[in-house]
Amino acid sequence: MTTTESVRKIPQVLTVAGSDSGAGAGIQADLKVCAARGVYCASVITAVTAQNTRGVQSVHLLPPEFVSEQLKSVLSDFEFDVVKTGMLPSTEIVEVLLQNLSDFPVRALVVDPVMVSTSGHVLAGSSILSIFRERLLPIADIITPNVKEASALLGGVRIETVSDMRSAAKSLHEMGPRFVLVKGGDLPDSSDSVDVYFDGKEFHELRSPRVATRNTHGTGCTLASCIAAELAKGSSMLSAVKVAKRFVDNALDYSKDIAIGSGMQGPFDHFFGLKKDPQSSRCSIFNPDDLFLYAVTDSRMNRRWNRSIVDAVKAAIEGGATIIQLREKEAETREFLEEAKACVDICRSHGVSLLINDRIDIALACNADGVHVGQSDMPVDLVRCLLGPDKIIGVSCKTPEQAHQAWKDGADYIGSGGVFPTNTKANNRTIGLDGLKEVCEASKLPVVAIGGIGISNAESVMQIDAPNLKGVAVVSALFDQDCVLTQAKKLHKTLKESKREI
Ligand SMILES: Cc1ncc(COP(=O)(O)OP(=O)(O)O)c(N)n1
Ligand SMILES: Cc1nc(C(=O)O)sc1CCOP(=O)(O)O
Ligand SMILES: [Mg+2]
Repeated sequence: MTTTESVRKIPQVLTVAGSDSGAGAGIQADLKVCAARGVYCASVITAVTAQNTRGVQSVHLLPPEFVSEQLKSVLSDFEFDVVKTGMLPSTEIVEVLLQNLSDFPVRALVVDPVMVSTSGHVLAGSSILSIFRERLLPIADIITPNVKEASALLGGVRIETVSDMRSAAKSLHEMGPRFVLVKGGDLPDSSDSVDVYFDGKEFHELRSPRVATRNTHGTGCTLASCIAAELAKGSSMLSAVKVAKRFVDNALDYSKDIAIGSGMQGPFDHFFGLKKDPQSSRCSIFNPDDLFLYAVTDSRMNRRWNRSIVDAVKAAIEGGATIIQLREKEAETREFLEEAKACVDICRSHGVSLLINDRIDIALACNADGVHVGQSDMPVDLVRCLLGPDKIIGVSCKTPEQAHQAWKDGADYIGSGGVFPTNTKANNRTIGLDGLKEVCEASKLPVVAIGGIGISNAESVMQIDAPNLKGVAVVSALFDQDCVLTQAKKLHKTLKESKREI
């Protein structure tokens, strides 16, 4: 390449794993996930398996010297942001991986300690446990065992409850990885799938409803590769894990009734986000439960209380806000952009999505997670074209007709209000709890209520009988207050209690 040529670097992942002839898991899944998430992925193959939707018929290990040749070839040429490991079937193969990683250091290492296939076939026996514990785990940035793998790594401890998963995550963390994600998909008797994330200090329980489907082959590889892809793009670990879990949930949901193969474990479609019909097949990375406590900023209020927008956002998140919208009606573009960039950093590090009110240009420029627009802002279908399928788009609706249109146009959620009178938005028509209910009933989309909501009336809002009402959006109840952190904590508690009563 000559020095005058312009270069565009794209995020790069290397997967070191086994080939799955059925292409639902292993190297094939890793390549598809990275492609779907906009990341280049190279592949070093450790073993070739003969497998299909019925199970694994045969496994052929590649000679360690040849695995090493492949590693040297790509590591000496590419600049990988992240290496992700899957099936590492022998101690010798782990040895050559460790040697190559020491010769060619990479920014991050994601270890999916694959041991047994979904169909029960042993892919890496107990002989690899000690090298995993002593040498691979200590250099991993994150490990993603399921409960069986976590148990094996911990010498056979019983893991039967979420509390056991927490203890396991803690013990695994003591072996050296920076972060641990114990996947609870195999736990019996739970309607939700719960994964436990531990960063050495705090635990996070990441929950999602189980999808009833036979097409679950490759979920572990997909999750770990998606984490690797998001890290390669610059996400914080928590944010990468949340996006990856959502990606798997959406792929399972989209593919729940596809028929590939005749066995019990079908693959799923990693490219659900690229399907042609935007209404029927768009599955964004958005989690509707994130609307639970929606904090909308206001710079006039922050000035009044003498705090920066960044400090206000941080306090709101620490108090329990589950999504943030920057609504800055007076800021100059340059100032707004700088603030937005700083808030994106804070939100990403906490795994919380950040949306921009009205300003599509600012959202694009700071790579926010999405936007919120109203009926007199840019139309949602056009916003979707500009932002693409992955970004979150919310739209304000006061009527059932507007709610119908929101879904047709490809919005992810509806903001509906003013539920009560408010001084924060001038000339805002109040629709009341009845108007809110009508909007909820008219739409398939999740709804967040807004307008005059605070600790004293949040319960009455959450108790309207509408399953798609996911939470409340507030401005003054958080930001026109002496202590944002305290108010956010109180409101979060009120919302949780009112949800329990429903
Ligand atoms: C969550 C949420 N819902 C509604 C609005 C109002 O948006 P809009 O009608 O465009 O009014 P402005 O906020 O732009 O004044 C919102 N911002 N957020
Ligand atoms: C920004 C906004 N949109 C509304 C709508 O009805 O669409 S009401 C509103 C202001 C909400 O502020 P507060 O929580 O301080 O009442
Ligand atoms: Mg607007």
